[in-house]
Amino acid sequence: MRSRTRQGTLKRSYAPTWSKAVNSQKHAANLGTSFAPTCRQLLSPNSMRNVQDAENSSLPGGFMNICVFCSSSNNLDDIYLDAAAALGRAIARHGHTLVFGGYDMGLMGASARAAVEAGGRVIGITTEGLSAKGRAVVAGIEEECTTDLSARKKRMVELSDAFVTLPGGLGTFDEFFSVISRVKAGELNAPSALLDVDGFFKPLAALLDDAYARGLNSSNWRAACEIFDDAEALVAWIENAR
Ligand SMILES: C/C(=C\CNc1ncnc2c1ncn2[C@@H]1O[C@H](COP(=O)(O)O)[C@@H](O)[C@H]1O)CO
Repeated sequence: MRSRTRQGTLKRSYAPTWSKAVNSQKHAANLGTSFAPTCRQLLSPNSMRNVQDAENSSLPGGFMNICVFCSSSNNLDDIYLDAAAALGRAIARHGHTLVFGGYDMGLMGASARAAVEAGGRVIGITTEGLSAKGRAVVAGIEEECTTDLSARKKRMVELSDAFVTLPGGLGTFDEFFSVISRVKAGELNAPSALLDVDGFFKPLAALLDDAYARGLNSSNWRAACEIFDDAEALVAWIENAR
């Protein structure tokens, strides 16, 4: 389990976590070498305060890095934005760190801004390409920039103890399937959940159930993923799933 008292610099704060089935020594070695920020690392006054707090904190361990995958679209109904904000607030209120894709877009921005506003720690993993296109990063977060989407996804998974997927598009599905397929393969041992909004995930759940019923999926995907429609209940489940 990650402990806030063990956090030093931003890079050192990414200690191996309770949930990793991967070789933890290799993981730690990688953290010290291959994953340094590659373009820029923005530490806003707010994020520097958070790092300082983490260094000086006497809080007991038990806090997690919870990764949120969700839509980057800016053309969304409030029902999705409200659910994303509720998740960000719940993560922050429970004392956990929200890890996400960094940019102030769509549900990504809504969840991260809500977590920051609730006083939570937020780590955003951005990419050189998207930043070069002028995508705005959420204010008040700790940013780590990676080379591309693939490196970003890898880094988000390395940093995180648990995974939550909100409604989204191709990028979100890619991230969701990457995590649950690694859980299925035994490469990753981490709680993973869908936060359903307005029945968005029903067709996906039906498709995956059908794939299992037909024998196309060798194991039941539901063993690797829970579905919730309430952010508080979801965060409480993650805390009890460890
Ligand atoms: C052109 C647009 C966005 C550029 N692409 C992305 N921007 C931010 N985050 C992205 C992008 N592509 C993948 N991601 C990650 O996947 C999720 C969002 O993807 P989706 O396709 O919007 O579902 C998110 O979790 C990111 O980590 C303007 O739309």
